[in-house]
Amino acid sequence: MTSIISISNLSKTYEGGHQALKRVNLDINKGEILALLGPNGAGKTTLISVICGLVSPTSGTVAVNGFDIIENYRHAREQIGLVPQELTLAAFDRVFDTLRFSRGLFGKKPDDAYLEQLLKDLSLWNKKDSELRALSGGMKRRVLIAKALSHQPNILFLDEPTAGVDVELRKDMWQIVNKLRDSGVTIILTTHYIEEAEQIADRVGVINDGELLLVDDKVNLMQELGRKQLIIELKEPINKIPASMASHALHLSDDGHELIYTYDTQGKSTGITALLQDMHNAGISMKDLNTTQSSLQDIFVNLVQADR
Ligand SMILES: Nc1ncnc2c1ncn2[C@@H]1O[C@H](COP(=O)(O)OP(=O)(O)OP(=O)(O)O)[C@@H](O)[C@H]1O
Repeated sequence: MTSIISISNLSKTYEGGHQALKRVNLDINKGEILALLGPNGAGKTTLISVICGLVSPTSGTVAVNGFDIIENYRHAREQIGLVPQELTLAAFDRVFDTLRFSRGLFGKKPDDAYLEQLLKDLSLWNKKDSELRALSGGMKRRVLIAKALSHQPNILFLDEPTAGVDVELRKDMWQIVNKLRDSGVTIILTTHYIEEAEQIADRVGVINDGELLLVDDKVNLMQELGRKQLIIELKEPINKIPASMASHALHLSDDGHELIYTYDTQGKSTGITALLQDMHNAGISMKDLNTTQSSLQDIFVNLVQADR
């Protein structure tokens, strides 16, 4: 894997003393979709802002495609497109002009054909002459994406792209992201919608209180940290788990109808055979069996809670 962004020992303490990033080390791979997950105030926007040169780091280094973000700011920055969290657009500007202007800011030659295709891909072509104030929130968000891509960057940051966006637009957004990835763009997004990280990301990084707790392949993460549950539906409800079954990691549902057994997917043996045998010996009969795999949501909550 070739890394396109290298972050080492990055720390940021804001004026006033709040430490928003604590020695973050991270290599972002070329062409991947990386989702950064973390609760409010975890430091996600700060991390993105430092990489994009909007916030200066207190210590540590970041290189973008080999260019140091401070010593080689201009080269580093031109690799990057940033879609900010807030809808920041000038009300009276028109869509196409906004893109031309943005492209020009990066010193790129005019290329109306590219911008036309971009607007078509984002279903905005019929709005090219509209004033930005006349667009819906969802359209404005698309314009922000178009603006971020106007100078043909290799890397796209999306800071909570789907916050407050309806289901349809969210689907479109992920389609756009996938298409961009297919064209070779590296994508880093922050999201509170864990199920989306689960669907779209190749790797997931978890940030909490300024620390990058882990970053891993989504599939690995779910396998290694994921737990499975076996839900045993009982023929007859029971009041409590018999003492002879106390050694199993069991939980009895409130209504006494279900025994829930949690086991590690990576363990040598699941312990299910022994459990079923002990159940049989205790005279408990089952009606049905179901398994559930923990979601990224459960993994995330466990990680963040363990860090507190
Ligand atoms: N300009 C600033 N001055 C002082 N403190 C700041 C500043 N910007 C952010 N912070 C603080 O740094 C911490 C991290 O904020 P940041 O915006 O990076 O979090 P986040 O993970 O993006 O959160 P959210 O999910 O709510 O957007 C927070 O405690 C925030 O209050």
